[in-house]
Amino acid sequence: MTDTITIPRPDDWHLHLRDGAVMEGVLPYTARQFGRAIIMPNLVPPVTTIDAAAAYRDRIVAALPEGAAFTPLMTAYLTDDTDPADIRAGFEAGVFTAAKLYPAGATTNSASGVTDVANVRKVLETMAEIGMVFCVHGEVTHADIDIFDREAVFIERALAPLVRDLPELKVVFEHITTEEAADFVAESGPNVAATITPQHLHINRNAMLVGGIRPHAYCLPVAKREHHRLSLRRLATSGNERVFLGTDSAPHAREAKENACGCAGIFNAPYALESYATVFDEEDALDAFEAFASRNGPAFYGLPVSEETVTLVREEQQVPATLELAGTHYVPFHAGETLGWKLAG
Ligand SMILES: NC(=O)N[C@@H](CC(=O)O)C(=O)O
Ligand SMILES: [Zn+2]
Ligand SMILES: [Zn+2]
Repeated sequence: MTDTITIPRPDDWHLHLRDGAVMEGVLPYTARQFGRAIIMPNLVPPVTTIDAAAAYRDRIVAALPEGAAFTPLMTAYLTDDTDPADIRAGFEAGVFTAAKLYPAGATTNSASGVTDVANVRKVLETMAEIGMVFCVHGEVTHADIDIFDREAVFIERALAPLVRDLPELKVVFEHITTEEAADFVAESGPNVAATITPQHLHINRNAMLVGGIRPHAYCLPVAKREHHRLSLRRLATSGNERVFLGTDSAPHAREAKENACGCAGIFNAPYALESYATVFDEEDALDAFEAFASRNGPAFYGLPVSEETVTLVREEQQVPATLELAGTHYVPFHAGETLGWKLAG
């Protein structure tokens, strides 16, 4: 039985750090495990310009714990008015690593998002031309579409046509949650990749709704039926080089989650690597973990694999019920549970 895993320092290809005191509170959890992270731009106001992204990056670097070797990879928040020239300039200046599409109204701080993918067609053509990665929250937002169907409908109505029209565009289908998305990615060409969160590998929708309503299991896209979860686990552990680690760690204060209208998001950064290692261990696929966590993401983004390493040991640890930060409490994923893996050092 494998009791230690030593891999190149992984990266988190989908991370919400927020800003100010919350960012200072959550950043150390990520910097302890990951060398780089794609920093999502859905702040208030959203990070839509080169200057805003550069300033945000500088705030993150300034907040890093002493001696932490962590590189934030910044993204542009696309809107209906995004100018292709700005995206090109930001990418060529090395400020934007990618651009993120939030369908307007789809999730946290997405009100300024894109109302129709057609509105950013010129931006996407520019991104395809310069080789800039397009990250997408893949859900439709029409009121008549059931929330459990929004990702599958997005593939049909928006993503599949886009990939057909712009096969040279490098697309990361973020936080996939369905068998349809897993199949779409598996059947797509070399320019379509996906991130998968730890929660969507661990829970199905029962975790949110059976025996009481559990707001800390609620995120978007919402957790689906069991067969979807199993298809994600199969894809994550399959060795497919276009699937990689993206936690979608999305911190919201306990009072914002335990609420009549609770925020969407699961704060999984504190125990992310241990959470993923548990899944690969359960699937008897620890040999596939290094590619998923440390190699596939850099390869897709055209970045080097880390020269540093991290080690996980098979050792139990208790996950606390809450973590105090920014003057209040945040509930981590796996709160109150015992995990069977521990990050050494
Ligand atoms: N995933 C979530 O449920 N929420 C994310 C936004 C997102 O990734 O959709 C957040 O920023 O809170
Ligand atoms: Zn999202
Ligand atoms: Zn996200």
